[in-house]
Amino acid sequence: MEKIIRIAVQKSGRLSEDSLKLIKECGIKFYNGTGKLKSTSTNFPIEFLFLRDDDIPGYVSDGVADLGIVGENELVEKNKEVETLKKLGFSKCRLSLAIPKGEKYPGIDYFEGKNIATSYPKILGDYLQKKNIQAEIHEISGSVEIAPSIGLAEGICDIVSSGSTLMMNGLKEVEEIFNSEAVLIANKELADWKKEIVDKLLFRINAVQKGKSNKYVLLNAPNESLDKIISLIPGMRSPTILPLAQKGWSSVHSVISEDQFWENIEELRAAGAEGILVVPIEKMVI
Ligand SMILES: Nc1ncnc2c1ncn2[C@@H]1O[C@H](COP(=O)(O)OP(=O)(O)OP(=O)(O)O)[C@@H](O)[C@H]1O
Ligand SMILES: O=P(O)(O)OC[C@H]1O[C@H](OP(=O)(O)OP(=O)(O)O)[C@H](O)[C@@H]1O
Ligand SMILES: [Mg+2]
Repeated sequence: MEKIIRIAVQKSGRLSEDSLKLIKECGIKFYNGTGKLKSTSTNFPIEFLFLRDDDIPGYVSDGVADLGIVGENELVEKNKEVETLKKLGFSKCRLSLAIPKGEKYPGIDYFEGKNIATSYPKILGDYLQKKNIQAEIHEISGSVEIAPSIGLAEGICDIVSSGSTLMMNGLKEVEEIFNSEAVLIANKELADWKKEIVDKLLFRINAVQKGKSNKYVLLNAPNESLDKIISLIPGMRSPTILPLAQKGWSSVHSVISEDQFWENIEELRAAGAEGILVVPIEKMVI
């Protein structure tokens, strides 16, 4: 039998595009035609299962899939035994309590004895218990924001990102109860040969993520400023220094995290750096 691992990804929705993009950035090729729910990579030992996100934690904990990409909100809600290998940095959102925007909100006690509609009864139930609030949780599977306007509930607990769905439905966010992003999860009892393949995949994901958070910087500087500039952009081991055709000047090449670049830009300019170019990095292996 050919040795391949299986990864469950969302078929279509808020996770699917970025999940597939990450896999492609890892150099893994596969066919992803509409309607095909299973696909094997042509250049990496992995098979894809395209599923509803609700089912991904269960498939991974049962071992039907070895890996999965899912939102932390869905993972915690489903409460399945899996290992979280990596936060992936996309599909960032929060779970919040919201009420009609005309209502006064004195604090969490507002919800005492109230009806709250949600697709996340476990996360909400745990939160209310922690806050000592007795409320009725009304579970619905979607379009949660409609609940107050049709008299189904007095408040809701649902996913918020930009807040525009709440606004368009006459609601206001009053409590943030959970922060979420996409995570890579794994079955807890993977065979050693599967772990080896997973490690190869993780190596590639790390290289892609590191590349994204760093930039390649090129600049020109007078030679007398080189010590100062090197201390500001020290790079991976040390920057590359190349002489310019103009005497007394050098070109400095280095790698720096994007955040640090913006923090150091004024000091770089003050030290005499000019002609600064910042170039994206596709992959980075340290
Ligand atoms: N507006 C948003 N912005 C960012 N991330 C989001 C947003 N909405 C949802 N997410 C994240 O993406 C996940 C999938 O959201 P989506 O709306 O596609 O789920 P779904 O409708 O339940 O999909 P499925 O049909 O697979 O069950 C959510 O569980 C959450 O982690
Ligand atoms: O704060 P916002 O940026 O408006 O995002 C929040 C909305 O996004 C998600 O729904 P989605 O649009 O994915 O549709 P769905 O309910 O069909 O999953 C979520 O269920 C919220 O309704
Ligand atoms: Mg779902």
